[in-house]
Amino acid sequence: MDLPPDHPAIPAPKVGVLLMNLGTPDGPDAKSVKRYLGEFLSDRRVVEIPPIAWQPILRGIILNTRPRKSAHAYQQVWREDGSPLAAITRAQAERLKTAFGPGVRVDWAMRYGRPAIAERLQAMKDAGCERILLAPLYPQYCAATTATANDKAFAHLARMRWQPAIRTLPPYHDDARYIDALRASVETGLAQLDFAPEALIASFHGMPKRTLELGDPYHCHCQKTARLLADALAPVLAGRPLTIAFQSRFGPAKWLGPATDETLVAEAKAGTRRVAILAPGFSADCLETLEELAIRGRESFLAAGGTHFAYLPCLNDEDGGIAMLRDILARELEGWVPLP
Ligand SMILES: C=CC1=C(C)c2cc3[nH]c(cc4nc(cc5[nH]c(cc1n2)c(C)c5CCC(=O)O)C(CCC(=O)O)=C4C)c(C)c3C=C
Ligand SMILES: [Fe+2]
Ligand SMILES: [Fe+2]
Repeated sequence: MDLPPDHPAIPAPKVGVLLMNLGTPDGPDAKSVKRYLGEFLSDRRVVEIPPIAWQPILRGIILNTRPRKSAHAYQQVWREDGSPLAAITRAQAERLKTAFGPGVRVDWAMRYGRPAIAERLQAMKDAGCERILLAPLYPQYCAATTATANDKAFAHLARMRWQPAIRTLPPYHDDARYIDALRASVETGLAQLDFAPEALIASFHGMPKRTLELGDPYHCHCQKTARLLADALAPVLAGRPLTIAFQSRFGPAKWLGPATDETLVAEAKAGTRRVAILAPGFSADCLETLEELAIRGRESFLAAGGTHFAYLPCLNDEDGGIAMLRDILARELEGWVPLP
């Protein structure tokens, strides 16, 4: 039966995959960083202090001091195509565009800043996606990352009369494909070094310790990733440990430990001269890896007596990382798209 002439056009039904990452400022300048930090640090999933106590500290102190310092850090890692986190996430979406067949649209969005989750989700719906897989690109579940990205998507869905069907990508911290992609990437990275590290450190983003006590599985997921990766790397480690550490401490509360910066200094002081460090929890290199680890981590280690330091990059948009993402996303799309 033909549609009446005044009926809106009906696009062919499609499936969408929305890659979501944390977000980043629009530029490496204090004004852009201030806008970004204002949104990020006002998220109650990130800072769980009641707003009546937190907002005056944030607006009165932090947003008047930190943006200039952070902008300086961003300037050291900014690329011609923008923020590393945004450029790499964009490249991941680009490389996955044709991975699931012609009926599947792949896009990317950021929890804070641009492109916004609401905007890209709406674009998917407008393009005819009736089923959407939300994919927060955090291997280890954390309420401050995974849950808030999904919350943001659901907040937009709450405004839709005709919602698409939704799935969310579960954490993949112990998925054999993720562990194997990390193993291969570490082996390649180590083979390219002109020195043999005596110690290998896996640095994860930190969280307030209280979140572990309140039941967030993040710490456990990090520990499991590190244990599985150490097992997979056993022939390379040859008896040396894979040391776990937590970086990027923020504020005066107690955070998960040991702290990465303190671990690097302690290693050097204990006589370790050659170290390699990786950041398995980040799906894309960003300020926290390129500036905090590869620049400041190196400085701390060498200043404390180390002689050789290597930062091993994230999986990013390299072949191994993309193949892993394609496989774990394809599994979540089962029943929605024909099997490859
Ligand atoms: C209370 C503060 C913070 C919590 C909790 C937190 C958790 C958390 N963050 C990531 C991943 C990233 N964080 C990044 C930057 C960043 N993180 C915080 C603070 C908290 N993070 C700040 C203030 C900043 C901004 C930069 C700075 O001023 O230091 C980034 C990089 C963004 C970029 O533009 O490159 C990522 C990625 C995880 C995974 C996590 C909890 C598990
Ligand atoms: Fe962070
Ligand atoms: Fe940091």
